[in-house]
Amino acid sequence: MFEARQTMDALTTSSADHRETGSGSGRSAEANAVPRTESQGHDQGSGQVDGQGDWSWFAPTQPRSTTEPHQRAADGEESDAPRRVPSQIRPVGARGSEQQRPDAAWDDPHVPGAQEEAPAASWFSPGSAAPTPGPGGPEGPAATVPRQPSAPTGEYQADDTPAPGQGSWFEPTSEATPQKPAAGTARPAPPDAPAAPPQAAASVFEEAQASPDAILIRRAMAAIEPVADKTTAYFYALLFLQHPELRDLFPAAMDAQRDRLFKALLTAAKLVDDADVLTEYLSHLGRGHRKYGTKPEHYPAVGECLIGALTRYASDVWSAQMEAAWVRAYTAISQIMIDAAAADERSAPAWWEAEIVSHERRTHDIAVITVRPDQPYPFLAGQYTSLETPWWPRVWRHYSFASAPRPDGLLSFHIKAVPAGWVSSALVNRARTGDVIKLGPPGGSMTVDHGTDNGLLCLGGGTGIAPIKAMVEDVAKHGRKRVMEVFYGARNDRDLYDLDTMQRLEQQHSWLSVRPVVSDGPTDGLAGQLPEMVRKYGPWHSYDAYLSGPPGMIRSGVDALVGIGMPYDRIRHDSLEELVAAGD
Ligand SMILES: NC(=O)C1=CN([C@@H]2O[C@H](COP(=O)(O)OP(=O)(O)OC[C@H]3O[C@@H](n4cnc5c(N)ncnc54)[C@H](O)[C@@H]3O)[C@@H](O)[C@H]2O)C=CC1
Repeated sequence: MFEARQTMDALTTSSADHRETGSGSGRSAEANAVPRTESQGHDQGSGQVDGQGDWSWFAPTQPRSTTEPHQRAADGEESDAPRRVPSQIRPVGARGSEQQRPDAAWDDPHVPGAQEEAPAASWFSPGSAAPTPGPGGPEGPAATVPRQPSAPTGEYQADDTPAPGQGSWFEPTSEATPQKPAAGTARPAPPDAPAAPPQAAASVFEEAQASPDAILIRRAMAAIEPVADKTTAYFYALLFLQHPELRDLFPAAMDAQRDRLFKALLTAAKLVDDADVLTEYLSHLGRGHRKYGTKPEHYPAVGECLIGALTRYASDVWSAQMEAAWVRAYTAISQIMIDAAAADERSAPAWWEAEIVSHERRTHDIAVITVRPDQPYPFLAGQYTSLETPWWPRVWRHYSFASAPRPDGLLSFHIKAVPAGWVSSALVNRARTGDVIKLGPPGGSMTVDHGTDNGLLCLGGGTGIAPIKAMVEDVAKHGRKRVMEVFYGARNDRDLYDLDTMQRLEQQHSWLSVRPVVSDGPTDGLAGQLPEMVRKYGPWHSYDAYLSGPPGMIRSGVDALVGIGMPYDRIRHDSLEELVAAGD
C-alpha cells in the first residue's frame, strides 16, 4: 500500500541553514519536491533501510556532516556547490504487511501510553490547539476568541473544543484557518455585512485559489473529518508504539485534549499556501516547544505517524500525490519550527525556573502568586506565559502576568483553582513560598499600543483582570496621561478579589477609572454583565478596547463593541492563535 517514493533529508538546526532556509514556508511544491532515489536517501546515514523491515517512512534527523558542500559554504569556505535546498521529506520504505500496526498496541498495556488518554499538555500545543475563527467567521487568528476550557482543566488555557457554531476544526475550508490580520485584534464580521457566501461557493473559490498541494491536503482532511477521533487515537498509538522514547515528552496522564499535537499539525498543513501566517504560527510553536525538550530528531517520527494515521483513515482518497503533498508540507512545517527553535536558543533559555516568593490567598479559590525567575525574564504588560508545577510534570498552563515588568524582576500571577484543575488547584492549595515552578517564554499581543493617544476601554472578567492591571501599570510607567476606563466584572462582590489594588491605582492616577460590575448577586456597585456596560457608558469613539476574561465574556464583549460601531482593529484580546503560537 505504501510504496517507497521519497525520503526526507535531515532537518537541520545550523545557523547557516537557518539563514539559508529562512522560513521555508514560501517554497513551492516543486521546490520541495526534489526527486531523490531511495539510495540517495540512505546516504543520509539515517539507519533506515530498504523499507522492507523498517517501517519508518522518514529518515531520522542526522547532523549534517561538516564536509558537506553546503556546510562548507555556510562556514564561509568557497564552494561551487549549490546553495542548500530546502529539506525534502522522502518517505522511504514500503509500509509492508509486517509493519507494526497500532491496533494491537492500543490494547497492549506494555506499550507506553497505549491505554492512556492523550496529552494534557501536548507536544505541539499544550494549552490549545487549532486556531479558530472569531465570532464573525473565517477571519483568522485575529478573529479568534479563546474558547471555553474543556473539563477538567478550566485553567487559563486555550481550549481546542470548537465553540458551538464555530465549526469543526477539521473542516477543510478556511473556517479554522488563521489569516493575515494583526494578532490579538478582534475582527468579527460586521453585523450588517452581506451574508457569507454559501459554504460550497466559498470552497469552490478557495479551491480555485489553492495550490495543488493545498487542495490535496484539504481533501485528506475532509476525508478524516468524520473519523477525526479515531485518526487522532491511531496517530498517538502509532507514535508511542513506534517511538516509545517520545512518550516521556508527554505528561503521564492524558486528558481530553488528546488531539492537540495532531490538530496543530493539521492546522499547519492547512496553512501551507500562506507563507507569512504559517511562518509566524510555526515559529512561535517551535520556540514554545523548546521547553518540552523537543529535538530536531523527533520531527521525522511525528511526521511518519501523521502520515500513517492519514494513510489509514483517508484511505478512500489517499494517493501517491497526496502523500507527497503531505510530506512536503510536513517538511516545511518541521523546518520552520526547528529553525525558530535554533534561533531562539541563541538568546533565551528553553524555560526559566522561578521560586515562589509570595503566596497570598485572596479567596477560598484564588491566590496571587509572586515568583522570582532564576534569570531575567523579558516580557510586555498584557502578555502571558506558560507555567509548569513540580507536582504535574509536563503539564503546562497559561497565565497572564499580573504586573508590568518590575525593577526587581519579580513576576506575579492570579490563579483561580478550578474544579479538577490540576495545575490551578496545586498552585492555589499546595504551593508555598520556596517552591520552584517553571516558566515558558512569554506570548501574546494584547499589549498597550503606545503609539496612539486613544483612550483604553478595558473589560476584565474574574481573574482576567490580571493583564488589565499590568496594562494600567504599563500606561502609568509611560507617563503619558491616557484615559483608561476599566470595568472589572465578577459574579459577586466577594469575587472582586483585586478591587482594593485596582482602586488604589485609581486613586494614584487621575486618568484611570475603575468600575466594579457584579453579574449574579446583590452589590453596591454596578449590577449586570460587562458587555452591557459598553452600551451603557461611552461614547468610545476615541478608545481602543481590551478584553480579558472568560471566553463567553470576550465573545459577547466583542459583539457589544462591534454593535456600537467600534472598528475591528481597535478591539484586542488574547487570541487562541497566539496561545497556540506560544507553543501551548
Ligand atoms: N488568570 C489569568 O491570568 C487570566 C485568566 N483569564 C481567564 O479569565 C477567566 C476568569 O474566570 P473566572 O474568574 O472564573 O470568571 P467568572 O466566571 O467568575 O466571570 C467573571 C466575569 O465575567 C462575566 N462573564 C462570564 N461569562 C460571561 C458570558 N458568557 N457573557 C458575559 N459575561 C460573562 C461574569 O458575569 C463575571 O462578571 C478564565 O476563563 C480564565 O481563563 C484570562 C486572562 C488572564
